[in-house]
Amino acid sequence: MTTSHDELQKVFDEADCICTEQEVQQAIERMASAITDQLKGRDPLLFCVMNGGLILMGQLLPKLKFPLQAEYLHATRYRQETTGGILEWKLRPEADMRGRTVLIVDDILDEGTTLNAIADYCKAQGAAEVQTAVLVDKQHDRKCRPDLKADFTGLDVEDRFLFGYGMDYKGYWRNAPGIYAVKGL
Ligand SMILES: O=P(O)(O)OC[C@H]1O[C@H](OP(=O)(O)OP(=O)(O)O)[C@H](O)[C@@H]1O
Ligand code: HPA
Repeated sequence: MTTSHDELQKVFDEADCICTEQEVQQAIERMASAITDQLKGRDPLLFCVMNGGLILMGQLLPKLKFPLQAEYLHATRYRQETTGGILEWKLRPEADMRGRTVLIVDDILDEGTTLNAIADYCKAQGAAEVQTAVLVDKQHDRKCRPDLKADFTGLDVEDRFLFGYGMDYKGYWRNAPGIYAVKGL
């Protein structure tokens, strides 16, 4: 079912702003600095997880002032829904990752199924080391592994359905300039 323009505008107008644009920008600066400290000199191969990772990746890259390679992959399990299903690979990475330090970049660590599966895939492809970077880590006890954390996290966020900075609500509002929680979700 499609959602009308007016309904989508209402979703934005009624949403709660969880993190302002300024807070997100500061978080991305901190992430860039931590990633630089850890990965500078290690010739890393970065993978943007499409679609959600697009904005974080785009904003991080110019702040990482050392040699690296950037590619993308596409895996999805929420589609237009607010609960996750089976992970579907839409595009597996083609780059040769044997012996490389790989950094997976995504918008959100929610239950962690997506990042876990991508990290396992990269290890199976021969990556020497796989690290992960997410803009937000949703705080709840439903992680697919109880201790699951990204190596680089921008912000811890509450357990609500979020949109903005790459995260979508029914395919919309990835462009929202901050992190927002849908009213009632
Ligand atoms: O930790 P998890 O519970 O696995 O959820 C996180 C994943 O869900 C979202 O992707 P989605 O499947 O919505 O695809 P999209 O990036 O195209 O929106 C998000 O971008 C992460 O990749
Ligand atoms: O809260 C969320 N919002 C958008 N996409 C998501 N994918 C997992 N969790 C979320």
